[in-house]
Amino acid sequence: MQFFVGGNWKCNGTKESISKLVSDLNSVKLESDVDVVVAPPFIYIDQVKNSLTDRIEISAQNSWIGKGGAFTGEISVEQLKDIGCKWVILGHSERRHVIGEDDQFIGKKAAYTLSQGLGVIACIGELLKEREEGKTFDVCFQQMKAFAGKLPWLYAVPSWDNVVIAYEPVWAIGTGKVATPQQAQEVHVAVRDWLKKNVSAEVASKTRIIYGGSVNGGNCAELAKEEDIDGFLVGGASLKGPEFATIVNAVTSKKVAA
Ligand SMILES: O=C[C@H](O)COP(=O)(O)O
Repeated sequence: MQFFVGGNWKCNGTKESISKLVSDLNSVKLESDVDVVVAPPFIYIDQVKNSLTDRIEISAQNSWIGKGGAFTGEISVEQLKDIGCKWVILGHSERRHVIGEDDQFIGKKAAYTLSQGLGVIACIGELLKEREEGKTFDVCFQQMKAFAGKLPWLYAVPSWDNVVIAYEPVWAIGTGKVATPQQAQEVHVAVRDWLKKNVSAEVASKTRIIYGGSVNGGNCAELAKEEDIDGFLVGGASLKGPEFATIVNAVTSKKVAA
């Protein structure tokens, strides 16, 4: 399956810094067999869409749960499509644990986004406390169920073609404390197995499961070698064009390991 790397710029940047980042991204060399996506803050999406190479697709960092209307401060999926977005990141730990979005709300957003033809980067991952209590798999499976379980129509294979699962252990996000390749691989295998048992063997074998949490230019190659790590969702290191390119190009380590 094709390697997938997303850069989540989170709530960072100014018109000027984003212009520099776009110019850097336009000049780096990216391996051809990788899907590359960046997620700027909403207000800069248009600027990025108009200046970034078409080689890189645009994602939003969030979307409203349904059709737009009287929802102050929200951005609808229809508006994201209108402005050229192809993806939406949903269920990110910062939205779960800082903003307070719950499984049900996130699951409904995913269903609506997919129904409108956009792809979903569906984030899951456990807190440090949950890992220490041995609940990592339970937490991830519960979050997977919310993305998939209540919505029988989502079991259709075409919908799953537009889903990338991002495993992001919360304790590794923005902390500099990356999961070991073995820790990440273990969870990716478990999530793939969950898909096999709860959706289908076909979906399990073709759905990208990417890792996020302190990925950088120095650790990406080792992580990429793991069989079930199909790419990355990158925060801090995606704000530096050349380092982000190194992470995208970690696909070459995967090819060597295969
Ligand atoms: O969406 C990206 C993740 O939250 C990872 O962020 P990070 O690479 O800064 O740890």
